[in-house]
Amino acid sequence: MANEIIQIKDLKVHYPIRSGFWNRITDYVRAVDGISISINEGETYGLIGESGSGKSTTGKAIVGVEPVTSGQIIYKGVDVTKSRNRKRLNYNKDVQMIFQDSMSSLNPRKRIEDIIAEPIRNFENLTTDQERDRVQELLDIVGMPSDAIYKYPHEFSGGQRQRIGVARAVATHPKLIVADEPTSALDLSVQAQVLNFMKHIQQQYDIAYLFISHDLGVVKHMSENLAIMHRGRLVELGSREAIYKHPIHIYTKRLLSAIPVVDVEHRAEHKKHRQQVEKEFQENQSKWYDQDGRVFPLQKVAPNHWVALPKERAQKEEEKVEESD
Ligand SMILES: Nc1ncnc2c1ncn2[C@@H]1O[C@H](COP(=O)(O)OP(=O)(O)OP(=O)(O)O)[C@@H](O)[C@H]1O
Repeated sequence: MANEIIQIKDLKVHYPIRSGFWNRITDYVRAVDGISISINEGETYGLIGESGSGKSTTGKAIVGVEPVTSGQIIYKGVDVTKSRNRKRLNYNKDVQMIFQDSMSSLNPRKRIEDIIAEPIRNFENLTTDQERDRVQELLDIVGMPSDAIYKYPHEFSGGQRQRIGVARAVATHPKLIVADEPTSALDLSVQAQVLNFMKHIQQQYDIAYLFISHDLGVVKHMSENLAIMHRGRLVELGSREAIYKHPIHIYTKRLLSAIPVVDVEHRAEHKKHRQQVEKEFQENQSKWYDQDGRVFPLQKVAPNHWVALPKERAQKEEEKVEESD
C-alpha cells in the first residue's frame, strides 16, 4: 500500500458574516465544510471545482496561511493544525505552495535571487556562496538562464514567472506542494510546458502535489487520484479511472462535459451532450443535493470511488458500477 504523506480529516473553514449596529455574527460562509482526503507520497492529487467551491481555501488551510475552524491535518501522524506541532515537525519547510498569479505572489521589489533564497534563509544556514549556488541550480532545473538572478519579476513572461514560483517552492526540498491553479493564467502552449517541468521536478525530488484546478482537462494527465469539490464539500472522490470513465455525480459530469474537444468532427455532438448535462444539472438538483441545497455525505460505490449521495441511491449506483465492470 502506498504511504500517505498527509491526511485531511473533516476539515472546515468558516468565515463569520457580521451585520447590524453591533456588528454581530449573523451567519457563516462555509467555504470548506467538512472535507477528508489522503495524499500519498510522490503522487499528484487533483482537487477540482468551479470558482467559489472552496479549493483555494482548502489549499491555504493545508499550508497554514488560513486558520482552520475544525478538523485535522495529519502529517507524520501528528495534527499540524496546532502551530507548535508545525514548528516541531518542520512542516512549513516540508509543505510549500505555488500560487495562480505569479505577478502578485512574487515580490516586485525583490530580485529573483532574493525571492528564491527567501525560503532557504528561513530554514537553513547557508553561506552566501552556498545560497547563490543553490539558487543557480534551481533556476537551471526550471530552465531559466543564470543571469535571471539579477532581474526583477516584471522582466519575465507569465510562463517564466511561474517557473520562478516553482523554483521558489522547491527550494527547501519539500515533500508536498499545494499548486493552486498554477497554469490557469498561461497560454495553452505555455501551460503544457509548465505542467511538463512540474512533472519532471516531481520525479526528481519525489514531491507530492495537491493540484488545484477548475478544469478537469488540465489534470487529466497529471493526477492519480481526484476529489471534486462543490459548495465547500466533496461530491465525488476516487481514482483517475473512476472519475473519467465512470463519473456518477451530475456536477462531475458537468465539469467533464466542459472539457473542450479538439476533434472538429465531434464538436456538434459534444455541444449537444454538454447542453443535455447542463439541463439535467439545472432540473434535477433535488436528486443530487438535500432540501437545503447542501451536498450529501460521500458513500462508497466501488473500491476507490465515493460519491455524495443519499444511502439508498448509493446502493443502486454501486450495482451499476459492478455491472459496467
Ligand atoms: N477571507 C474570506 N472571508 C469571507 N469569505 C471568504 C474569504 N475567502 C474566501 N471566502 C469565500 O469562500 C468561498 C470559497 O472561496 P475559495 O477562494 O476557496 O474558492 P475557489 O474554489 O478557490 O475559487 P477560485 O478558483 O475563484 O479562487 C467563496 O464563497 C469566497 O467568497
